[in-house]
Amino acid sequence: MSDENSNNTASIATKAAVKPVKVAVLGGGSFGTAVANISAHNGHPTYLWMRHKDRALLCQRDRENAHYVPGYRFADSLNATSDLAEAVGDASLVFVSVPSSGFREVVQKIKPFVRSDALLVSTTKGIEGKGFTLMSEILEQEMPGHAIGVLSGPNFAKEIIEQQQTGTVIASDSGTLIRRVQTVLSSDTFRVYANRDRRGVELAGALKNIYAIISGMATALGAGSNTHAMLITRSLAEMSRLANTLGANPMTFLGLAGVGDLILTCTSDLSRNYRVGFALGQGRALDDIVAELGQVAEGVNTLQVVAAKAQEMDVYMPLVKGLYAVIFQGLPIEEVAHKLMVGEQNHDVEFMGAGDE
Ligand SMILES: NC(=O)c1ccc[n+]([C@@H]2O[C@H](COP(=O)([O-])OP(=O)(O)OC[C@H]3O[C@@H](n4cnc5c(N)ncnc54)[C@H](O)[C@@H]3O)[C@@H](O)[C@H]2O)c1
Ligand SMILES: O=P(O)(O)OC[C@H](O)CO
Repeated sequence: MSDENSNNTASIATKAAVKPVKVAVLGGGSFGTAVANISAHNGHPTYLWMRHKDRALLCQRDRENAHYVPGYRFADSLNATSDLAEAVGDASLVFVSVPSSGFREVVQKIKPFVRSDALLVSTTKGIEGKGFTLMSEILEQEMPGHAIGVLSGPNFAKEIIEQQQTGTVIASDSGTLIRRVQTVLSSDTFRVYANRDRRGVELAGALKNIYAIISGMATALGAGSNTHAMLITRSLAEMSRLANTLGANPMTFLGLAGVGDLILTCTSDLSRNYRVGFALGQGRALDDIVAELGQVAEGVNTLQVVAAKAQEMDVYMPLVKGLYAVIFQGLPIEEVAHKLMVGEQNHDVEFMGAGDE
């Protein structure tokens, strides 16, 4: 629940018993600011790196990120900077929170400054098209030898900053990284659950954006509750089918990073991907919608990357195929929706087997 006075940051528990560690967060957008603010509230000296010097100076002076999350005061331990060396030098934990389009470029830039034992965490929910590369794989490729993790879950930046009670998932092979992230980020309004299936958690966060677009579109077209429930459930089936083919554990999709984030983004117009879908459903042009949004909606790029992968690997993804046909091949939404309804009737829960064969 939100604090009565959303500017009052005092209610987040300060972890007096925990030794402060230097934390860097790269990306001064909505989510980077939210993550950095939690860490700083918990008493960790936290450096929020943003690429534009003038904006970093303004944020540092005004103690808020007025462009992305106006009205919320920075915790005392939060420093905004455009100096990469200042941000990541000596940091023992580094979060990368830039959109997937700039992820590799930013990681390449920090290489000379990062401590050899720094723990690296991606919070980005996208996929690099070339080679179908996940953000954690970019970290592995560019910075071999570091422990790597993925933070993902039903987490609107705005609600985190408002101190709405929130749960997230940290996924990694490294128990040290998991414990460090739990220590640095957990508070009485932010719970951090552990998962060892990094690939599943990361794929869940990226894939759900596609289905949020579909859900927004369905809302604009007047879909009822039955339709929404079917869409969300079949989206879960489709995303876990692809992820399972790619080596993830389908059980991960029953957790916060899977069904949790899918429900969140498919049912709320706080989701930018949902809003893109809604506007498409109203008949507006994609370029205009994206330009007006002014923030990243990863689902549009992820749709193209996933549609190509599904075709290459022959994975049955009718919703992805249908949305791709609407957005990139100009097919009328009604025609695609009709085809989906009269198409092959698949198993309800396919990991159980059909049970009738
Ligand atoms: N906003 C949320 O609620 C939320 C929650 C969880 C995860 N995410 C994910 O976090 C990532 C970032 O999202 P956001 O909401 O913070 O985006 P945003 O649009 O609010 O901000 C993006 C920030 O990244 C910066 N940026 C973009 N390209 C860059 C580059 N090449 N180099 C350096 N900086 C660059 C922009 O200047 C901006 O400060 C996305 O993958 C998103 O899916 C967002
Ligand atoms: O606004 P969206 O659609 O990018 O969603 C933000 C987060 O991923 C929600 O968990």
